[in-house]
Amino acid sequence: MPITSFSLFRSRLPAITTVLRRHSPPYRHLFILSAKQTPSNSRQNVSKKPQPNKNLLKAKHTFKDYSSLAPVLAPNETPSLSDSQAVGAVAAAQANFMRVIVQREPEDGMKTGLELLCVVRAVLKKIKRRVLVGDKVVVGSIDWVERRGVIENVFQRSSEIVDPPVANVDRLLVLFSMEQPPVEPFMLTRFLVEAESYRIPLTLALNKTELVDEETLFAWKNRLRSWGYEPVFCSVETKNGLDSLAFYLRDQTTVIVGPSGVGKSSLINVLRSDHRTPDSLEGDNLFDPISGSKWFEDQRVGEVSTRSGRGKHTTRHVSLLPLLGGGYVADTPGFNQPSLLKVTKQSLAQAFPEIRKMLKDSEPAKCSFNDCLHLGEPGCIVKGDWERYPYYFQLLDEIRIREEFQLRTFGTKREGDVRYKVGDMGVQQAEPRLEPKKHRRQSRKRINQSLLDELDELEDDDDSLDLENDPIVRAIENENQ
Ligand SMILES: Nc1nc2c(ncn2[C@@H]2O[C@H](COP(=O)(O)OP(=O)(O)OP(=O)(O)O)[C@@H](O)[C@H]2O)c(=O)[nH]1
Ligand SMILES: [Zn+2]
Repeated sequence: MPITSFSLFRSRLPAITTVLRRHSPPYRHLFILSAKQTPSNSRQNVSKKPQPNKNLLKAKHTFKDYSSLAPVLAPNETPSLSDSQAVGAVAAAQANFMRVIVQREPEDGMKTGLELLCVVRAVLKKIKRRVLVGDKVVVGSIDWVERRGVIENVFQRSSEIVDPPVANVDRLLVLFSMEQPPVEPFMLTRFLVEAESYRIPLTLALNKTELVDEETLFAWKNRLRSWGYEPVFCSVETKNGLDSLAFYLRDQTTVIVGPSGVGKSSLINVLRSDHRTPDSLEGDNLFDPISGSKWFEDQRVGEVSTRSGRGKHTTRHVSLLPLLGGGYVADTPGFNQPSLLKVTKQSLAQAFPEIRKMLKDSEPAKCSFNDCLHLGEPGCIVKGDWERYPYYFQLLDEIRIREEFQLRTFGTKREGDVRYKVGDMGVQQAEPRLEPKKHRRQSRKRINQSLLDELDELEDDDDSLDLENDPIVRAIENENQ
């Protein structure tokens, strides 16, 4: 059996990964992706000019039409419900079960969020309508005693974030700490850019203020103002500033993002327990869990997250935790690298308030070029006298490289008439591509899964691989969920 260039490549993967990890952390897995996804033509493709992928676009289209077969409910629609039906919000997803909270208004007027353990109706799965945490759903066949039900339909989403996957998010709270760890301007910029890209209201908060002096706070306040943000300073330790945060979060679904160790879990715990202003006591929402449920309990604090289990990827569950004053808050594991996968070269500028302002204030109202990337060409109104301009450049470059990569691997990938399969004893075998078209649109998911499997194998070889924090791997996992 001749060794193909691909299997040769595969056999060198661990070494290549090590090299890549050393030299360019954010892109090392793109390389594996490339090896995995273009076994037959990776060599030829490299030199070809990128072309938009018609098949991929078509697949996307088919998928859309297909999913519209589902009876979609408008966000504020009030479907007529039977006694065994209710509208609720998906608060957590675990294996095949979803925990849905339905609001009941008993006689005394107090709202109670009742937890139901639900499965998703088969037809929704069949038509690939994904139910996400945060989705507003119709639950049917409810057994009010056993607290079971079936998710029968999903309402249209007002928003959807991908990392972590949550629907109907009203606000993103970007949390950093002043010290332990200190604010890193570029990392903060990445988080802000990712958050801005969803076009969801955004609050920036800085925790652990008691660890620094007034001057430092003042300096950061001015600095962040020049970036276009009005930060909330707070300390979970001293409870300073928690009132204003509680105010922002009330009656909304908020996702808290930020690097590891800044105090996201601590903040959530304190907001959900002993921090109650007289105001928020009044409209308390009661929560009536299924006995034995644990998912909504206090978040673990100060624990470094590790991937548990071998071979299988543990899903990082995201849960919407009910707040006393109404609303939900979601904790996210401390990812230090937002993936920025949904940010494009063209949309990046809009994620910088500084650029938005320059474009708004300018006469005429835009650059002399359409699609200007604001690289300081003559006629571009975005001038370089602002602090984060170098970050803009750096991120633009990163996104450009990623986009070019994506075009090469997905974009120019021609569907050959053979595919490669790793058979017995790891030997590659070619076989005719016989799949009917309608199944092919899932191929990316399958590829992603095999990528994940491969990463698992790799991880066995190389314990130091930090997959949990890898933005690309995470994004792929989210897409696969
Ligand atoms: N000094 C000080 N320490 C704090 C404050 N808030 C949280 N901490 C501590 O910071 C550490 C990390 O807190 P966590 O709440 O686990 O941080 P996290 O952001 O959830 O971290 P990950 O779960 O890794 O994403 C813990 O030891 C907390 O006790 C604060 O206001 N001041
Ligand atoms: Zn410009």
